[in-house]
Amino acid sequence: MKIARLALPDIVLLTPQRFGDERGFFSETYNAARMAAAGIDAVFVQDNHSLSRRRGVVRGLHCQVPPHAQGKLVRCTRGAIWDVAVDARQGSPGFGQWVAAELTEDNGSQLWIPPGFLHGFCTLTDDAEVQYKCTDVWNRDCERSVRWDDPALGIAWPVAAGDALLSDKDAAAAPFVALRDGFR
Ligand SMILES: Cc1cn([C@H]2C[C@H](O)[C@@H](COP(=O)(O)OP(=O)(O)O[C@H]3O[C@@H](C)C(=O)[C@@H](O)[C@H]3O)O2)c(=O)[nH]c1=O
Repeated sequence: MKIARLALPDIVLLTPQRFGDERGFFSETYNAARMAAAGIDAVFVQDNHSLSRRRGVVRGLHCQVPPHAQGKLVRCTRGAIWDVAVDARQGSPGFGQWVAAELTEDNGSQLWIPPGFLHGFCTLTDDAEVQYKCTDVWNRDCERSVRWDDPALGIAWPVAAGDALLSDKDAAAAPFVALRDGFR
């Protein structure tokens, strides 16, 4: 498994090995011991799967605040996405900074996003499927949405505002500053 720490070093890009043959490939997509060896000590309790019908769908930016903050291990199993994480931890040297990675069905890469970060993605292809493991269960009261295109964050999304397809919730999301007391 290849392990790369991104510009925000708590965000880790994991690329499990694929064993190819004439049938296709085999890959261990999750291995607790290898994750622990990479310094990721996470216990996952929920798996999610979403389908986005067209290129330019934006989901996010989302997080859950304590007591149900979630770490997420995200991968794209069909098509391609541009996956982004924003450090929302008060007092962190990276507070307000973002990093992104392309996750595709071909590269099999996974992004580890610890609790305390916002997460979102933009689909780069039609019919993009995303699957991710979470370290806590969904809790509506702890859910927060932050405006994907908040100028205070300056995220370089690979889609123009006019072409992005968002949920009603995400279109009405609060600016990043409203999350100020989310993670202390
Ligand atoms: C997140 C979630 C949603 N739901 C329900 C609520 C709602 O009726 C429906 C769709 O929810 P949403 O519109 O919030 O789905 P979506 O916009 O895909 O939300 C997801 O976005 C990405 C970026 C994340 O990081 C995830 O944690 C999650 O917030 O699914 C669950 O039952 N369990 C869950 O864990």
